[in-house]
Order: sequence, then C-alpha cells, then structure tokens
Amino acid sequence: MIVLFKGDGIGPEIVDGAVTVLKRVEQKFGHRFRFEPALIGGASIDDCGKPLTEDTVAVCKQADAVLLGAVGGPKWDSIPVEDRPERGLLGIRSALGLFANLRPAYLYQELAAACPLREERVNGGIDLMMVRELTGGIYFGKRGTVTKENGKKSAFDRMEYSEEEIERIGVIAFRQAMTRRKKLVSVDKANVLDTSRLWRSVMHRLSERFPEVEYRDQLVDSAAMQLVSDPGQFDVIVTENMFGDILSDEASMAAGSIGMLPSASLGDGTRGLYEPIHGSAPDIAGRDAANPLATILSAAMMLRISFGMEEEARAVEAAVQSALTSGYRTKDIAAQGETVTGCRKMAEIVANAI
Ligand SMILES: NC(=O)c1ccc[n+]([C@@H]2O[C@H](COP(=O)([O-])OP(=O)(O)OC[C@H]3O[C@@H](n4cnc5c(N)ncnc54)[C@H](O)[C@@H]3O)[C@@H](O)[C@H]2O)c1
Ligand SMILES: CC(C)[C@H](C(=O)O)[C@@H](O)C(=O)O
Ligand SMILES: [Mg+2]
Repeated sequence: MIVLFKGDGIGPEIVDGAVTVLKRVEQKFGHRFRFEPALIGGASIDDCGKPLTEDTVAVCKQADAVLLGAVGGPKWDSIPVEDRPERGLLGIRSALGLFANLRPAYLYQELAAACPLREERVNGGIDLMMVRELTGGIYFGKRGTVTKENGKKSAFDRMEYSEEEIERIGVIAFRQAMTRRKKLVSVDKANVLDTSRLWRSVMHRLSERFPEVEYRDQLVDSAAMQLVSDPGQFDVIVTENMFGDILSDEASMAAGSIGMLPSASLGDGTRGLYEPIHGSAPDIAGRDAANPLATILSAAMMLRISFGMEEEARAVEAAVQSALTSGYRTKDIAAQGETVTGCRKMAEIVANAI
C-alpha cells in the first residue's frame, strides 16, 4: 500500500503526475498498487486543525511506502511554528524513523543549457548523491523564545548529535559510496562546532571499516563554494540535517532545476517516504506549470527501494530520459526559445514512453 500525500501548492499536480506514471507501470508490468490518499501539512490543517494526526501516522506505519508532494504556503505562514504545515512533514519523518535522506543530483546532458553554471564547469557531468541526516540535529533539538529582563526577546535552537545517530547515517553513506564511484566527502563545521567534531571523529572511525572508499572531510562553507565551482568532483556527500537541506537545494541548480531532484527518506526497513526536494512553489501553484519529474523520479526510487522493482524503476528513469531527449521541457528547464510543456502533459509523455 502506498500512502499518497498530495499536500499543498503544486503538491496535488505533481503527485497526480507521478500517479499517472505509476498507473502505466501497473499496466505494463502487470502490478496492482493500492493507493491510500491522506492529508498532511496545510491540507490537514484546513481539514482538522493539525498538520498531521495520529490516525494518519498509523496509516503510514501500515504502508509499504509514502509518496509526498510538498507542504506549506503563505496561507499558513502566520501560524505558530509548532503547528505549521512543515511540522507535519518533520513529524512523519520522525514517527517513521526515517533518518537517512538520499538526494541524488544528476545533470541530464539535454539540460546543460538550463543549468545556470557555465558549460566548462559542468561538461564533465554531474552525478552526486547527497546523504542527509534527517531526524536529528538542530531541527529536532530543544528550542525556545524567552523574554529577557530588559523586555527584549532571545531565542535558541539547540543542535545535538549522538555517536549512534552519526554512525548510522555514516554507514549508509559509506555503503552508498561502495555502490557508486567509491568517493565520500563528509561535510561539517568542525572548526567551530562540537557536534561537527564528534561527527568527524565517528566518520574517521568508519572510514577504517571501508578502506576502499576514498574519504575526506570538508568544511561546509568551502563545500558550498565547490558545489558551484566544480560540482563534478563529488560522488557521495554525507552531512547533518540543516547543512544537507541547504546544500541539496544548491546542488539542484547544478542539475538544472530544483524541479529535477527526487529523494528517498529511509529508516531501518524497506519502508520509505519519497518526495521531491523542492517545496510547494506557491508562486506557480494551480497553473499546470510545475515540473513533475522530481516527483516521478522519487516514485522510481520508491519502486527500486521499497518494492524491489529494479526493472520498473529503470523503465521510469529511461522514460524521463526519453522525454528530455525528445525535447519536452517544463518552464523551469526550458532554455530560451524552447517550447514549454505543462505539468500534466509532461507526466503523460513520460508515462507513454514506458
Ligand atoms: N518538502 C517540502 O514539502 C518542502 C520543501 C521546501 C519548502 N517547503 C515549503 O514550501 C513553501 C514554499 O517554499 P519556497 O518558495 O522557499 O521553496 P520552493 O522549493 O517551493 O520554491 C522555490 C522556487 O523553485 C520553484 N520550484 C519549486 N519546485 C518546482 C517545480 N517542481 N517545478 C518548477 N519550479 C519549481 C518555485 O516556483 C520557486 O520559484 C514554504 O512554505 C516552505 O516551507 C516544503
Ligand atoms: C519544509 C522543510 C521542513 C523541509 C526541510 O527543511 O527538511 C524542506 O526544506 C526539505 O528540504 O524537505
Ligand atoms: Mg529543503
């Protein structure tokens, strides 16, 4: 069973696109997926006042996989942070124990013109895997706002990591590297933060267990710079929650658009949550202008990881490649003068190419 969280903004449009493709996979390969629609984020707030309910969490715990569009938008921006749509997303990641977030960034040759980096920076190709810790760090630490004696406020967000949390994400990253080009960069801020120094010492220990992996550490500010100056050098990057959030949006531009980057959030078993890395894009919502490919590629990751359907996953990825090779472009990936295809049509083109 697949829980479908359409969410907010462009969420319904891009999830519909992914479902169009999954229905084609059913037809072509003789499967039958059971889709279970559920509410999260602003859609859930509008329905019952909460961004995620216990009943919804219970349904997700019964599921094989969860496919999510995006949450959030201006309508809910003035709600206190604990009740905002984004809390629903953090809540489901945490409730399902999804500590490992895999965010592959790949530049399709056809999209080189859409990439804002100069050609010589990307012509060696870009194919990297960001492994982001997802249920710890500053996102989940103690936080608060206090009023001081002088009447002014002070706020804090605490960042904490245990060795166990670092080790389990590190193991995932080293294993990813072993299945790829065997290069791993761990990104931290060890020249300032204690959490980063602990992070680094655990990664060093792990690197002895994976001697075939060429390992190095890099400070986050320098990594941010290198991601735009020479993105092709990276194979696997492992980093903590907030650095990974920021660096993956940055890496998406090396791939041409944030509308191209899928993700898988995983825990100990095969159940996963699959979602594009981008948000609800309120500026283009409801206009059939969103790029559905990140969500479609997330569905491909779901087929591969949660359902063990390698052939089907490859068929979806090949269909995305074929749509791009045939010249179809949503607005975000269209170079000057290229014809623009809408969200629904793009999904149909991909589905028909399977
Ligand atoms: N996983 C999630 O659900 C998630 C992720 C990030 C942000 N958000 C939320 O989304 C809301 C909007 O955030 P934001 O504007 O900072 O980031 P965003 O990722 O929604 O949008 C940033 C820019 O990228 C464009 N964009 C994003 N996805 C696109 C797609 N598929 N096709 C074409 N263009 C696309 C948008 O139009 C916008 O110009 C906020 O409420 C934020 O909290 C949710
Ligand atoms: C919406 C927000 C909570 C989320 C995050 O920061 O993890 C988003 O930016 C993402 O990248 O999935
Ligand atoms: Mg983000």
